[in-house]
Amino acid sequence: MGEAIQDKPTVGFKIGLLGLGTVGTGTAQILLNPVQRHPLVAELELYRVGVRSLDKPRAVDLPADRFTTDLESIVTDPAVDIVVEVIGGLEPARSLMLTAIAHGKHVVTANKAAIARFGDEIFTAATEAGVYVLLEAAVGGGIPVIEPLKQSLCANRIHTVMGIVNGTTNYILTRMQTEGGDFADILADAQQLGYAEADPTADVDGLDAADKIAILASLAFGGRIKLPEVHCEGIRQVSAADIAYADKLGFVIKLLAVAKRTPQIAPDDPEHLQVRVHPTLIPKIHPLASVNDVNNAILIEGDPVGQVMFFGPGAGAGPTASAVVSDILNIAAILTVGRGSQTSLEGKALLDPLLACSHQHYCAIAPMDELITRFYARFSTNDTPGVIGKLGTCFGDHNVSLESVVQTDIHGESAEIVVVTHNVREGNFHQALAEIRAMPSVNRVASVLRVL
Ligand SMILES: NC(=O)C1=CN([C@@H]2O[C@H](COP(=O)(O)OP(=O)(O)OC[C@H]3O[C@@H](n4cnc5c(N)ncnc54)[C@H](O)[C@@H]3O)[C@@H](O)[C@H]2O)C=CC1
Ligand SMILES: N[C@@H](CC=O)C(=O)O
Repeated sequence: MGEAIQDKPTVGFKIGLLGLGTVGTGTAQILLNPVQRHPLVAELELYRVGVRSLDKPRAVDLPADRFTTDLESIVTDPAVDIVVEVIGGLEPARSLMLTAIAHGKHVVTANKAAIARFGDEIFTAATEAGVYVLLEAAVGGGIPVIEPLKQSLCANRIHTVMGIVNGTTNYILTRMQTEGGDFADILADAQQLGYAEADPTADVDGLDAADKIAILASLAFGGRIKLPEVHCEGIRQVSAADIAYADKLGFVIKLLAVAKRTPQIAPDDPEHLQVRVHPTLIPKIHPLASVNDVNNAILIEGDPVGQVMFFGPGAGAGPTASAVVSDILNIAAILTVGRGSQTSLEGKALLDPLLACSHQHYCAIAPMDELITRFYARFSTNDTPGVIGKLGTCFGDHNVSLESVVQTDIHGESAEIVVVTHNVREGNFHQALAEIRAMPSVNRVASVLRVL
């Protein structure tokens, strides 16, 4: 039996919040209204708030002297315990986080772009300084997935992390599927709802999802990921016609992010990962197919746990702030019980190894040509006898076997042919496609998408 716990004096943690946009405002609203939340929320003081303009009307009620446009003064303020970075972008976010760390402050961030690019530098600095950098909000908005990967699932050998990790594109694709609306109008709605990045090309072109899957892969597979090695395609090329064909064939189209160990043929084969983002035809019966609107879902497969899926709102002020504040509370909890002040024999602050990140090596990423996957392709061809046969022969010559071939939409002399392949080697499929493009009877390869 341990000693009886005495009445605990109020601890109180001072929060320096950088940015009061969508996520910053959601975070402030939780911190300023602790009723019926965990009692530790009441011990968090929103001490300083860094903003661009002092004149802008704000949705949070705080004394004017809490605001400053000098963000450097927050990250160097000796009174601040935890810096929350929600300004987004690469700079000055990176420098502000590094300065906060150098001044012994713990950092909570939602900034996947900065972490995916500068995680190495930021986590090395944090380990050296003995502080935590937590990022639950960076992936999946309100869905707890970072902490489960670090903690609850850490006994597993993870094989696959796969999911829908961008709320904006899922919102766009869902509305294109259900109401056939215009891409630009739907994107404007996603921006209005606070889902999209400051520059929404990061969402639409898959870059935001690539940042997120790189972060998830590094946690799942225990090594850093070089972002330029993540294969990334966005949703611009997904047309209403593809959505309609996919529907007829029993699929929905989603922007899928995948990180997977490639099978080792021999036990001493070097281990490679596939890390990729692309629009994908998902069978309607697959659990990810019914993840709609701004929701995200991440399916993790590990040994021995099997499959677990995390589902919930992937963007927006409230859900993202929920994740931000959970990180703040994790740090506050550690500091409350004094675990933040324990040191090693060399005098270095000891960090909880299940919460801190300390990967040293980079994972090897397999080339896309070696991927084994199914494909969907749509061809615009002349409606002449033998076209389907020529396509079939060309695919066969390259070891690409076809699961289905459908000829539809015959307009005068032209027709559309849609094929779905069996599992094939991606390199073989592209070789066949190059030959098909050169065929006189083929006007255009209208689209090529992978199939789960
Ligand atoms: N909006 C969402 O649903 C989610 C956003 N995130 C991430 O959270 C971060 C913040 O995103 P949002 O709140 O949506 O962006 P936002 O654009 O709504 O807010 C950012 C705020 O920071 C301010 N800011 C930017 N640079 C500044 C500077 N140098 N000095 C003072 N203020 C500055 C801007 O004026 C703005 O008010 C980003 O890293 C984003 O990727 C993560 C998950 C979900
Ligand atoms: N823009 C992002 C916001 C959350 O990370 C998204 O749409 O998912």
